[in-house]
Amino acid sequence: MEAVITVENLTKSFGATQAVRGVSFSVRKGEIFGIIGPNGAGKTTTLEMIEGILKPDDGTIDVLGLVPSKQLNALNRRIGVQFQSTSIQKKMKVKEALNLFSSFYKQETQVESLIELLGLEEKLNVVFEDLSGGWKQRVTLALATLHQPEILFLDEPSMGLDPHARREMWTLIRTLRELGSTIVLTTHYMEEAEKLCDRVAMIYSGEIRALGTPSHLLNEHIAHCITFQSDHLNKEDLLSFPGVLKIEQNDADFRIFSDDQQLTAYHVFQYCHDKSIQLFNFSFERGSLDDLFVHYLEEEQIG
Ligand SMILES: Nc1ncnc2c1ncn2[C@@H]1O[C@H](COP(=O)(O)OP(=O)(O)OP(=O)(O)O)[C@@H](O)[C@H]1O
Repeated sequence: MEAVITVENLTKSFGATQAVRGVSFSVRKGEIFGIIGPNGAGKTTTLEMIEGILKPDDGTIDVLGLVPSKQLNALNRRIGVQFQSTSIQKKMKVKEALNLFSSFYKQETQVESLIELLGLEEKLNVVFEDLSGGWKQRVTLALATLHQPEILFLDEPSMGLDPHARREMWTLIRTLRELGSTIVLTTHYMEEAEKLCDRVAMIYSGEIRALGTPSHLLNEHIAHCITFQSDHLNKEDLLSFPGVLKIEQNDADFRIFSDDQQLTAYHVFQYCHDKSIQLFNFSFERGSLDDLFVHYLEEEQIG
């Protein structure tokens, strides 16, 4: 499928801090592409280089055939960037913000259809500071989308939203994709990455550690586990079993991460049978992106 963003060997330092170190990936037309990683991993810096806000130290970026740092005006006509809600004047009414941002474009904007799509009609006369977090996000989403951008960049689009508002935000993002935009977003919510994104890049310390569809990441990397309860087992005994990568124990509850669930389970059963140890609630579980996220973080901390 056609790539709308291609980033190769992107590098950026701030003084002694190497924020982004040799990042390469591409984003395909029409996909929802997520960039995830812990605080300070380099997500925003990567996004800002692609948006043309920051200039890379090294590497190349192609966005819709343009070089962001050199063709910013042309780029801004074709991409949309969601601002943080703090960048909107507090006392400005929603309709005033929509009108102001619409006036930045020479062509007619899709303001009316966005008001309908995002349900903003009832909030048009409300000043920005009186909106809840969910409504603020809707307004900033509308402001970024007025000119029907081909690519929409969202930095933490559901940050601070309650689970219901977050799901509504996902629905809106999916709708914007259906209407023709490619979406690139950063998120701290692994559930968001798993449920919303077609593909995900996991960034740690400025480097991509994993890239693919959420299910690919879960199948290819660790993250499958067996779980059970037992009062007579301890973590140390189990760590040496074949396939075991990591064990989480909380009193009698065990989660054993394994790169071969069947083999590890076989050894757990054999061991418990030999020692007459009872197991309860045994199950095979599919790991989550949360588990993978923590796994990389721990790997990094171990060094
Ligand atoms: N303008 C700047 N000046 C100095 N250091 C910076 C600047 N911007 C980012 N950094 C540093 O670069 C690293 C990457 O920061 P970045 O904001 O890209 O991470 P992030 O993954 O977006 O983090 P978060 O999830 O916390 O927003 C961090 O160590 C950060 O402190």
